Amino acid sequence: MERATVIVAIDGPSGTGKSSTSKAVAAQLGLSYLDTGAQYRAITWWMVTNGIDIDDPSAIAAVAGKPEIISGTDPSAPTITVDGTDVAAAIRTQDVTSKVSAVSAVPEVRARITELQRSIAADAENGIVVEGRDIGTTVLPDADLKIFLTASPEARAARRSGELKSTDVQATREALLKRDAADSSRKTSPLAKADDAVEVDTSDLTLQQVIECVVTLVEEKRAAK
Ligand SMILES: Nc1ncnc2c1ncn2[C@@H]1O[C@H](COP(=O)(O)OP(=O)(O)OP(=O)(O)O)[C@@H](O)[C@H]1O
Ligand SMILES: Nc1ccn([C@H]2C[C@H](O)[C@@H](COP(=O)(O)O)O2)c(=O)n1
Repeated sequence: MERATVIVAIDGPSGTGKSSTSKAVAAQLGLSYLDTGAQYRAITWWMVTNGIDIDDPSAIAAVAGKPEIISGTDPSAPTITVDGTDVAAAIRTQDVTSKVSAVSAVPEVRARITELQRSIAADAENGIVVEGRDIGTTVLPDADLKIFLTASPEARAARRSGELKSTDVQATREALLKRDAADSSRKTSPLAKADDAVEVDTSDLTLQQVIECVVTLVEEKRAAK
């Protein structure tokens, strides 16, 4: 029997497990995978590399259409290039992380990246898991399933510190909360839970438990289509 195409939106604050969960769910169910944070990081990297003043939204807006960002959507090997350069490692630096909220708040940047995201989702033959901050509310409001992942700041800081091999969990916690506050308070499509999203608190769940929970929700939606 043909499986129904399914579009899944996974949103939530930093460190709640969006990327790890989305990749695993997509791989398990044979779906494409799109990391929209990587796209905002990529455009931020381009602005920094080209000497654009990050504190000047009009300077960012004027060049928002210039970089060509290409996302590979295989969940077992996602890729991201800017003007043909592989930036997968470069977009994860502390410098980019500290500037991405300012760049992604510029409406012209969001319009450009949102259009790209919609076109990638429309081209995904078997369906796609798209993760970010505004996927359920703005990018794909008609998604078949919307998930909003949460976790306590303590759990998120502990996870992120483990990943970065940092012992300063308090500093990591403050940096996470600062980025969440900026992403939640911007005017254009802020980080928010869609009214029809299923909220999953991952604080006391293992990654495997979160993956199983989301796979079950997707399977239920597919069966009902
Ligand atoms: N339920 C969980 N239990 C323990 N560790 C987890 C869990 N979910 C994710 N992690 C770990 O937490 C870290 C952050 O996860 P991940 O990158 O998936 O979060 P994220 O929400 O995509 O973050 P960001 O928005 O900042 O990119 C990773 O090291 C991941 O392995
Ligand atoms: N849909 C999205 C996805 C991401 N962003 C911005 C805000 C985040 O702080 C930043 C990096 O995302 P991450 O790699 O940590 O998931 O990108 C957004 O505004 N909208």
